Amino acid sequence: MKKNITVILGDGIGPEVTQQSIKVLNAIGEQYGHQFTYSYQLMGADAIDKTGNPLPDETVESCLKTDAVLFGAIGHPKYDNDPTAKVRPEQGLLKLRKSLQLFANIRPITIYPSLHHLSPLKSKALEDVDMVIYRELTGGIYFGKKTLNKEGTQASDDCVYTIEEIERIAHLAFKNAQQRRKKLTLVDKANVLETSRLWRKVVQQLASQYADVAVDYMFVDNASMQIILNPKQFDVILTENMFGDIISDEASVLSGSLGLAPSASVGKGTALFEPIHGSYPQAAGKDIANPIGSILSAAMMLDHFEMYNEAQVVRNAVAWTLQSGFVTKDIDPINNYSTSTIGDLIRDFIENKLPSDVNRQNIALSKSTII
Ligand SMILES: NC(=O)c1ccc[n+]([C@@H]2O[C@H](COP(=O)([O-])OP(=O)(O)OC[C@H]3O[C@@H](n4cnc5c(N)ncnc54)[C@H](O)[C@@H]3O)[C@@H](O)[C@H]2O)c1
Ligand SMILES: CC(C)[C@H](C(=O)O)[C@@H](O)C(=O)O
Ligand SMILES: [Mg+2]
Repeated sequence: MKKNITVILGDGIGPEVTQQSIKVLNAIGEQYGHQFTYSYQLMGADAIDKTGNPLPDETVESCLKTDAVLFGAIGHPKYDNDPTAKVRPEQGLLKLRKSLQLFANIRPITIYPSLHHLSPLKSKALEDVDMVIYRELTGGIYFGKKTLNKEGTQASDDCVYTIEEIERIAHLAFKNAQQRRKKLTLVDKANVLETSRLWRKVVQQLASQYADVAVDYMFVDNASMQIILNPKQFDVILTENMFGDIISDEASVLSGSLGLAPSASVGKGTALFEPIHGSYPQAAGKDIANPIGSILSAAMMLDHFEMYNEAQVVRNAVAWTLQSGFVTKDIDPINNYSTSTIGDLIRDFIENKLPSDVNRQNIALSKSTII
């Protein structure tokens, strides 16, 4: 199969983690006879520096005509620390999600037994944890009207949802629940917010079409606690944009690190695949960031191409590195390997180039300092 992929490296650690995914995709192409070609495009602070625009038109045009988008991360401290900046890297990502009508962001949380010790939870609480968060991505408070009065003393962000916006992601989440453990939890704040009451009403109405799925409803404050207290109760979590952003970073640490968590954004236009983490500027250019979130996002892209076996091979390769102790410093602060070494090992595993006796002594430890 031939696939053309728009690659947006972005800012901070975006380029270095995405380059590992490209190594992995090329290895898959080589082994399984696929041809992946890449169109590199700009977004974020990098795009502002080069063009003045966080999302140049060429980037959107490329995304619209390619088979998928692989994205690293955007964001830069010079904007994070300047609340008055009118042009910001994040505007590029939000506009791209809107332009591609990517209304559903799917964030699976996978637990690896070899990393139990890194989780803030006891090993027992992690057994059987396997959840996926369906985060609405093109509505809610992110996209409502924003105001700041002339004096700069009062600001507002409107949170707006329509029935149609809720229904279309809810259908995807229900369908996925049918393929999984048949449980869907709507996370909202229906005791306070009108938009959340609309979410509840719509989901209650849809539930009868999915009679085999058990539905429950949880307020977001309680859900934040339950994710830590008893995460195995969750199967599919459905939630609005901002709640999904927050609880998915929280849930990611159950697996051991935010750097492990992938995502797929799907909707009406070209699907986009990105790790859930940001540009982690403190690590930029140091070859220490965890590339697994990006590599597992590439595996989700392979699933999207219906290359299911190939996606599984990537997941097996990732699991092998984690079990073997080939991990970055977010996982092991003492004995750790560089971003690019992890990418090389996963590529070599896929290409069957690793000697069977490969062990930690054969591979150089990362020389970078702990930050
Ligand atoms: N999708 C995106 O592009 C995206 C997502 C979140 C944040 N951001 C942007 O990123 C910038 C930094 O934001 P932040 O510091 O709040 O979030 P962040 O996700 O970049 O980093 C938070 C912390 O998570 C850990 N971390 C993140 N990615 C990691 C990785 N691959 N390997 C190891 N550890 C990792 C680090 O400890 C880091 O300090 C901001 O400009 C923000 O707007 C972008
Ligand atoms: C950078 C920011 C706009 C983005 C979001 O809030 O959606 C990020 O946190 C994410 O999770 O992808
Ligand atoms: Mg986020």
